[in-house]
Amino acid sequence: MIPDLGRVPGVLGEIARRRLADVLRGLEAGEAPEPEALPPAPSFRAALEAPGLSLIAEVKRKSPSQGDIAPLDATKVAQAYAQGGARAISVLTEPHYFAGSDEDLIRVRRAVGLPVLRKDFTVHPAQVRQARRLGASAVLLIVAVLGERTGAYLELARKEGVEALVEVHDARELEIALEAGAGIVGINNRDLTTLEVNLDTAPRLGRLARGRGFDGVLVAESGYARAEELRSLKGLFDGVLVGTSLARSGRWREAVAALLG
Ligand SMILES: O=P(O)(O)OC[C@@H](O)[C@@H](O)c1c[nH]c2ccccc12
Repeated sequence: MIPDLGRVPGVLGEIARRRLADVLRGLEAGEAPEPEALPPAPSFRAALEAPGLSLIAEVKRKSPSQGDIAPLDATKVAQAYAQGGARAISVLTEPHYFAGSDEDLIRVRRAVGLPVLRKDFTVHPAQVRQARRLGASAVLLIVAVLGERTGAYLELARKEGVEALVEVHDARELEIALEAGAGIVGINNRDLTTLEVNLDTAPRLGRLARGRGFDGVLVAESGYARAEELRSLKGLFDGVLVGTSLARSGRWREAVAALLG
């Protein structure tokens, strides 16, 4: 079930291959994060289906495109995001390029009642099971990484009782996601192989998805900093995922409230 990562280009391929090496090393060492038992995770999908555009606010310290963003305390930031009106929290757990960790996810899960998305480069089935144990409501499945394995990972997530955000960046990837039966589709404005952002991508592919009869949940991702930029999403998208602009604001509650208008 491990995807062929040799064919994934650019920065994305580099990150995904390093992530696989991490996971394999962890499995060999028998590392299994076993946090105390948590109550069932709240539904990510339900949070997105609430009326209006739902904000997924991301805990993001660093990225390949921005370098250092902010040295965040995950607990404090997540609480502020929740107070500002975010309906879900995304926590990056990739350590090398994003300075995230599984501990961040555990802390956030304990600190807020909102559903938490484990934002990672899923390249091995073990990561889906880990996500559930860590208390995540949902995992990220990137079609540019998983290719035709996307359906198998969706199936695994379903079996494990974890929801999945299936991320696409072009029409071909969208086709794979729809074919695989994704119920929550994220359209990334950022090309993860070149890191270029184009805010026209989400509305364009969002319309294409609806035109194809997709009636699931649509999430627009990356590059948003101002309330006006969210206007073209209303009525078409259920949710928007925002990281950098919120993380770097330093006034997280106010930044979320301002973005939501
Ligand atoms: O920081 P931004 O531009 O607001 O973007 C957030 C989120 O969309 C971005 O972090 C992201 C989208 N897909 C990913 C896949 C892996 C890592 C990170 C991401």
